[in-house]
Amino acid sequence: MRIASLSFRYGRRAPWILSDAGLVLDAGDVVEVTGPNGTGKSTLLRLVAGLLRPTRGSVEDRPRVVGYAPERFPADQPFTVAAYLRHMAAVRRVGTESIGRWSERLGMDHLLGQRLPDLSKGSAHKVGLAQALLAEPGLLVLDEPFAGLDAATRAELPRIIGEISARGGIVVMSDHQGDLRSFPGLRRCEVRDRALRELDPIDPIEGAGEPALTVLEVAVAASKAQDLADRLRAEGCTVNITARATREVAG
Ligand SMILES: Nc1ncnc2c1ncn2[C@@H]1O[C@H](COP(=O)(O)OP(=O)(O)OP(=O)(O)O)[C@@H](O)[C@H]1O
Repeated sequence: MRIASLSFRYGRRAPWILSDAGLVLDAGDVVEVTGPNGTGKSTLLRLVAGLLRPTRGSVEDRPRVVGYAPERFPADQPFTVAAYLRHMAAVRRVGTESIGRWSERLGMDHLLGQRLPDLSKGSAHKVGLAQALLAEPGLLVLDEPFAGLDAATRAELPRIIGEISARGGIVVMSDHQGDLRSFPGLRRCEVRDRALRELDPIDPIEGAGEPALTVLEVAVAASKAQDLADRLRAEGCTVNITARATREVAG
């Protein structure tokens, strides 16, 4: 997918938000969009998702199936969560079984019977994520996906993003809190002064944000190692997995 000479403003007399932005995204890329408040991150994400039309330039070769989760899910709709997701599944032409799969992974089974306007902010946010994931997107665009999520879902989301990337999907997201900083191969771009600039990849240790580091040695059943490693990586830790033949653990 290619963002080519893209410029955007919200109206004829409105200020330019982006000017001549360019970026090439390959299959499997996971891209974090950063930048100061109000510089145009959400605008760029909506342009990438195809929800806004560029004033000039284009977004080329966008994958056919796009999932987009906004920063604030519009919950003022007169449906239950289940009815809303069934509707979205029908629009996307996917079976309703995907609703059960995603509601379980996002820890929101208990929300299915609730009305959208009655949801808490964090719960509404999960519904926004679920609808974006329903149709196995080739391009997943997430605006501050970690905001307001509980710990279990925060740990699950990098795994979901990793799976989409592993099957060749592109993920573009803003992530103010830096939850994905230790994601392997993460690309980072900054929106500032109307320009889109690619940043150097972050050092995972620097990304953890701690000047002093402590190395823990943890022994865990082999069957649980990957799951624990994923959760620790989601917390910003650097994790090395070493197999031991013996069950003896010194100390
Ligand atoms: N629908 C709109 N109509 C007119 N101007 C808008 C619209 N949406 C956003 N803007 C303006 O465009 C600029 C960029 O907004 P945008 O929400 O893309 O920034 P952002 O970097 O995502 O902000 P934040 O970090 O606060 O989430 C801001 O000046 C904003 O006021």
